[in-house]
Amino acid sequence: MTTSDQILDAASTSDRRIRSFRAIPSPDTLRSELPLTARRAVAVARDREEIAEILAGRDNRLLVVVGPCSVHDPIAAIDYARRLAPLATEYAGTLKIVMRVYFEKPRTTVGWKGLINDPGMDGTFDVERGLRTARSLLLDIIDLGLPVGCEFLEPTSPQYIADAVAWGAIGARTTESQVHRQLASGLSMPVGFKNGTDGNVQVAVDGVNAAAAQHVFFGVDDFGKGAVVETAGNEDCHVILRGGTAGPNYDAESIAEAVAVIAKTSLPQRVMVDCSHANSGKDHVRQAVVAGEIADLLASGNTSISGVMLESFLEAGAQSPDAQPLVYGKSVTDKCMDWAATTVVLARLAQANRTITSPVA
Ligand SMILES: O=C[C@H](O)[C@H](O)COP(=O)(O)O
Ligand SMILES: C=C(OP(=O)(O)O)C(=O)O
Repeated sequence: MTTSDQILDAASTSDRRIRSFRAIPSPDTLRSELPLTARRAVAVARDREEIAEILAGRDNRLLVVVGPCSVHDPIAAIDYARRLAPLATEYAGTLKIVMRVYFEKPRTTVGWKGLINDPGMDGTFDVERGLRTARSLLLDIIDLGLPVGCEFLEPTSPQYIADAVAWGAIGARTTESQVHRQLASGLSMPVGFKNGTDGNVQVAVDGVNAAAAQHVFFGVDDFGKGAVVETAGNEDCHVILRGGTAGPNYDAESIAEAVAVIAKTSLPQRVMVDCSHANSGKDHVRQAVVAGEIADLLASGNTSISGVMLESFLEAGAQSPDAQPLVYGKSVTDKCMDWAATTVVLARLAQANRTITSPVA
């Protein structure tokens, strides 16, 4: 070893802040272990197609993405899905109900990052178990007849679960990220882009347009090997209004302003409204009020609203992920409406949209 080699070795510039690498199964391994199966694939493909038709305005039903802010307990999530599935069937003529099954949480600073990242919520970060639990839960929910919607946060996690997902989201904190726009350009389902946390709608419109384009970027293949990924572009993306630091943006005027921004592009002039987050001030009681106002807009003939998002679980409100014991069916991230409030809101949205008949129902 030369002196300069010794100096380099002692002061290696590589991985100075990496504490460890842990291997996980490849996407192909997990998908083989928990196969989608042809029957479920037919359901996912049909649901994606119906959602795309709604977003484009060719199907007059309202897309409703409803479910917990985050999944932390698969048993409670299935319990919720069992209650939601009959309502999805009952309202199928006016609402296309998708269960929100979010496994990856973007944080403002730090906090629990979701079931895939830390399924035990105990800092053990058993990502392999998280991926397996997440995939298995998605398959079980599809078997109940419900389409599922997920936010995609890690650039490679979709390869483990996306074949089972009918609708995807890019969150407010990542809507401006090139990595996430590239990711969406290769996803097989319609994807909603949230407006920025500051309320900026243009960044969501830019995200939708960027995702519609073809991209070439770094990734991993289905066998976990580094790869250059080339995508075809995703033409089924749309904007989600979630409010911002300056306040909500779900009122008729804000929706019209957002549509005016979209109108400068060739995208369908429609938006999904997130009744939670900055549109409700993260107040689950207020969320039902927001949904009611959206129902009124729909009933008055507003055609700019393609969908709504609702954060709902079995119990109202939220608890700390560190709570001992945890309350069953209660959110460990943002506050959710409880099941009773959710049924009222869904009935109201269905009633508001009833005058419109669906070609697909
Ligand atoms: O939807 C969930 C939260 O709003 C989002 O993950 C940010 O949460 P935080 O501000 O508590 O980190
Ligand atoms: C994190 C979420 O929302 P936003 O990106 O709008 O904050 C969410 O929907 O879970």
